[in-house]
Amino acid sequence: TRSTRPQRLLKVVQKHATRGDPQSVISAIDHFCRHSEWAMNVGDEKGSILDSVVSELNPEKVLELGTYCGYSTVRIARLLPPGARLITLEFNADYAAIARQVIAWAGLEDKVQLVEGASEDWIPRMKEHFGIETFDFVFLDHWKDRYLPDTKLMEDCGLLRKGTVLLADNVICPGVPDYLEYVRNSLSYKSYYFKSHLEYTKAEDGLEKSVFLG
Ligand SMILES: O=C(CSCCNC(=O)c1cc(-c2ccc(F)cc2)cc(O)c1O)c1ccc(O)c(O)c1
Ligand SMILES: [Mg+2]
Repeated sequence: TRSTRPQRLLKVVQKHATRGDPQSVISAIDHFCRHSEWAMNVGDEKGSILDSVVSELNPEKVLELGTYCGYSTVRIARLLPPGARLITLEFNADYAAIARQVIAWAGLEDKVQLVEGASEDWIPRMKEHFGIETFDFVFLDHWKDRYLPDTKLMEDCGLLRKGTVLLADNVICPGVPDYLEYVRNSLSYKSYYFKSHLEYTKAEDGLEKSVFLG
């Protein structure tokens, strides 16, 4: 039977990227998605904005909601200082299986813990299961109707501290209107919009950076 898109992405990485070289993994995926087959990676343009936010923050504890094939996982983990940790949650077992191999090809498995399951099940267990106090940085890129409830859940579970940065993908396309309204109007957040484009296209999209004020 026909391969899946994630399987084709993994094959491209194994064929064109160098083991242990995260940048070559990123470039191989971007070239394939721009010239052969679109896929819902954050991509190179929004990825550069993601890079600058992570580099400025130098986070120790990172949570990613929505792994897909591990493209943004590799983008973030490659910038983390030694000892820093990234936990990434993926609901879809097929996506998770591919992402593990992409992350391993990049040589970043020591910095990354990929957890399979629903965000609403795992967020309440972060403290006791992973020994996490609070996160320094959260990248939201999973189901768009989960951004708001999961953000409220992270607040309620005490996983955010004064200065924690949330960065949300796709705030225009597909769009997360309820989340945007919340972070832009809540007194508990200072929010900024980074205008960009939907990965590998000319359609408008953007990233919303929201700093939790405690
Ligand atoms: O897909 C999911 C949910 S997680 C991925 C969320 N991400 C997106 O949906 C997403 C979508 C788009 C996008 C798609 C089509 C367009 F025309 C325009 C934009 C772009 C992004 O950057 C995204 O991140 C899933 C989970 C478990 C399962 O079992 C399962 O079958 C599927
Ligand atoms: Mg996305």
